[in-house]
Amino acid sequence: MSTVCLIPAAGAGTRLAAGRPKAFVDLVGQTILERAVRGVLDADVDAVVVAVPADLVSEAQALLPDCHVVVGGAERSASVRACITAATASFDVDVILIHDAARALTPPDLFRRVVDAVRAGAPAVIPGVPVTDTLKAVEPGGGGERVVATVDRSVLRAVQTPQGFAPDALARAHASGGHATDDAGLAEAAGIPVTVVPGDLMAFKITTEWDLRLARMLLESTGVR
Ligand SMILES: Nc1ccn([C@@H]2O[C@H](COP(=O)(O)OP(=O)(O)OP(=O)(O)O)[C@@H](O)[C@H]2O)c(=O)n1
Ligand SMILES: C[C@](O)(CO)[C@H](O)COP(=O)(O)O
Repeated sequence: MSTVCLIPAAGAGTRLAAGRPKAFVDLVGQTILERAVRGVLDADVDAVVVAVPADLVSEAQALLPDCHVVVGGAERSASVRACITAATASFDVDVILIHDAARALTPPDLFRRVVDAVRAGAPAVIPGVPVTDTLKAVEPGGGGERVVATVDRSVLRAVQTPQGFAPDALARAHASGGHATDDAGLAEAAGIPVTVVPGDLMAFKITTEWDLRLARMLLESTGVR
């Protein structure tokens, strides 16, 4: 039995606005996607399936000779389903990880923490970090927005990837063909219990130009090649 990691990397990167799909943007001499895959392989994952935009399949295959590359979909959940189809046809797996290419600096320990929790019996496992800002619920008003309430942040977690699943739980989660911002959202909707393990600040998602600058500075400050 083995651990397979599915990497949705078919997004446009609209909020980054870097002139090409986000996973193919340079991050200190390698693409964001190559750095993400490198992190996955450093974590002793047995196989990697990557979903990319249709016109970038050849480029991805050339960059990632050790990965299985498939065409992604219009939504993140559709890209994940394309990876699931390829993975279940090709590999005998007991843990499936799903990891955003955009979380390119995720440390190997976080992958191991998620895999260990799935192997210990949790059907769905996600990393989460505490929220550090004070949070307000708002509504339109006063020519802008007005505060309705201060939210109790002690019960909130900012959720990351990799998210880990027992294969049957992931199949049930995606059986609806629905869409959610993460795979745990589909699992919750299917009535599957979701366990949270401690996340890692280095697993932040490169979403905006600010995040890309931060990722570049972090890599350059550690002398990583
Ligand atoms: N149709 C899509 C949309 C997103 N993703 C992937 O899902 C991950 C998380 O998505 P996000 O960071 O929001 O990326 P984008 O959708 O590219 O960003 P944006 O919303 O700014 O366009 C990324 O690795 C992205 O490539 C994907 O595989 N297929
Ligand atoms: C999957 C995810 O990265 C977990 O934090 C996140 O939900 C992606 O959301 P986005 O709306 O595509 O940024």
